[in-house]
Amino acid sequence: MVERRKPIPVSEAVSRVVGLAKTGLTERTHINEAHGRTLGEDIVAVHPVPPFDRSPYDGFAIRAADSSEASRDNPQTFTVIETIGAGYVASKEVREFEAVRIMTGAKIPDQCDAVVMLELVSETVEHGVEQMTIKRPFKSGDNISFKGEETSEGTVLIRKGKKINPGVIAVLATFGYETVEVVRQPIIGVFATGSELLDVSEELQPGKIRNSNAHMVAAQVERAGAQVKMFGKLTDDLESCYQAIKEALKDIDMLITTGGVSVGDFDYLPAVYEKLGAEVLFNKIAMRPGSVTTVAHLDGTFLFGLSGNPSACYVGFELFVRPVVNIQLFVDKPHLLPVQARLTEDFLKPNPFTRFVRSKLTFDGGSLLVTPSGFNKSGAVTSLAATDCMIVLPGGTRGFQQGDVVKVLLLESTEGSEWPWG
Ligand SMILES: Nc1nc2c(c(=O)[nH]1)N[C@H]1C(S)=C(S)[C@@H](COP(=O)(O)OP(=O)(O)OC[C@H]3O[C@@H](n4cnc5c(N)ncnc54)[C@H](O)[C@@H]3O)O[C@H]1N2
Ligand code: MOO
Ligand SMILES: [Mg+2]
Repeated sequence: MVERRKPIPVSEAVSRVVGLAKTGLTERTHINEAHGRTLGEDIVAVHPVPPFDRSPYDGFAIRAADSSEASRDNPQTFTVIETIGAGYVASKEVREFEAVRIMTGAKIPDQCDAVVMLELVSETVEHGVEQMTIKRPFKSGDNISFKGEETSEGTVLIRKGKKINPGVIAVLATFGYETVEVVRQPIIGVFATGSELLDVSEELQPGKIRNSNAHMVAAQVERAGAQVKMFGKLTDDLESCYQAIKEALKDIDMLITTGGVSVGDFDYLPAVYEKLGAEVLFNKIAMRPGSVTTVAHLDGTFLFGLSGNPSACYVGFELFVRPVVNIQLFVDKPHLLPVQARLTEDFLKPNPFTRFVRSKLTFDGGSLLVTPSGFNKSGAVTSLAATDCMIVLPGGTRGFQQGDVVKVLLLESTEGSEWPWG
């Protein structure tokens, strides 16, 4: 008699998993290796930005008070005493009606408090002395980028758990972080199970298919910010699956298998979990695809038993593995971000369980549109290529029509959510 499994709601399954998830350790990495990693420390401004008053223009630094009488009818002439480019500082004291020719980024001489753009002056040379003349007054502070105007010392700029993007790299460089604390990436082992599986390089043979899941999951692992350890494929044989998985658990932080979790004669993952003594958190979820997705836990290590069907495998990863990786990486919103979007076509299938429709998001002015990616069975693989989101259709609904507003979970957003399950 086949085992009868009792399906649990998606929200219950996700909460069982994230309830056991733990934050990770940190390590130092070079700034040039840090892009895409997750910050393992808060970044505090250790000095003001800019660090000194500087010129935002190529021009002349003056004492504003000296320009107070300047006008069209009463041009004011200044003696130019030196020129400084960015990276250099004035060497002379600037006295009444003197100016320093100054370039963008150079430090404002101590006695000066305004900058006149090159375009606003006329320049002359009198008896070998450089001069410049202006025809309007300048106020103290005109055209000066002030020390600390962007950020003052001590400001917490970026929090631990933030994914390091190019802008974060710029901040790190600004404050002298040649190395930075990042969260250690979990190492996720990946096995594909199935006697029908061929390597990508192999020719098709009767009854066989190429192993797409392992490569797809490896890419999902990378998209989630973790590291992959590929263990290859296993044939449907209990003893060899058990030995390989037991051995693999020594070298990894989490394990993903695909296939072999349902109730078939050659679905050996349930037996492997039993033999390992792992605690099975659930083995049936009220969702499509991926209803047989199984998650087990052994000595602090997750064993994600994703379905063999490619679309089910894909969905299982995004719902269960991704938040665990995010929690390990200190991401404060570890789940997928839900948004509302308008369906561009009918989706008439009834939904006995919560259904995740692999889909593509587009934009129409300010509104979001969503289109199912194509062939939508659990075994579908080709429609995954267009997928960047999943429509969530609640269980017990009959079908949806073009124009209906539906809930969509984003797969490629840098913003997540605290809990999208209502
Ligand atoms: N009597 C029942 N049969 C099935 C049930 C059920 O409840 N009762 N559930 C069905 C559902 S739903 C799914 S989903 C599948 C899940 O099966 P498994 O997770 O055990 O996966 P397999 O049986 O090993 O394979 C399913 C399918 O996927 C293909 N596959 C497997 N691995 C790969 C891979 N690495 N790359 C590409 N494709 C792969 C495999 O060839 C099968 O076609 O069970 C249903 N059956
Ligand atoms: O788990 Mo299956 O993918 O529900 O179709
Ligand atoms: Mg099976």
